[in-house]
Amino acid sequence: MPGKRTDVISWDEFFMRVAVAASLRSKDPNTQVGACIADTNHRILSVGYNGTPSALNDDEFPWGTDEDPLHDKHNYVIHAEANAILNYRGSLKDMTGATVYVTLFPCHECAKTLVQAGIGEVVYLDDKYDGTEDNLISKNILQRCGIAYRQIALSE
Ligand SMILES: O=c1ccn([C@H]2C[C@H](O)[C@@H](COP(=O)(O)O)O2)c(=O)[nH]1
Ligand SMILES: [Zn+2]
Repeated sequence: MPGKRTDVISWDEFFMRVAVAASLRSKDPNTQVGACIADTNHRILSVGYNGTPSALNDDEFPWGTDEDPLHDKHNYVIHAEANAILNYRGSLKDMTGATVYVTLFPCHECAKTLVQAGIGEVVYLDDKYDGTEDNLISKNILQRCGIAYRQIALSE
């Protein structure tokens, strides 16, 4: 009788690949972000990516940054982590202690939202804004709230 396959991907890699797949839906030309929330039983609770509110037509949307806040994408886009929480259809109490897998280290607004949603751990791929003011605030929030964060890399 043949033995079982053992060279399977880890749960971390599986959930991060789901987050990466979600990021491929993003219309942002500069930064595509995906998030996948998984509970302690390895069940996916929700998935999200950065995009405009669904009632805003993202084909007509100005996807650049602009001095004029009215034309700056940052003021219109819902972040991947926020969308993952908003897309969740279960009870928030079941999100307590869950892990968010996110392709980019969360901004400080997302850090606050994740804490308030009861997320217990942040696993991220990229930290391209490492050291910026927003990034330092985000890490400060997570540390002070006792939310562990760690970076992983995906195998080729
Ligand atoms: O926590 C985060 C931080 C950022 N995003 C999204 C928001 C924007 O669509 C891009 C960032 O664009 P830049 O051109 O790199 O400033 O990433 C997110 O989803 N979650
Ligand atoms: Zn954010």
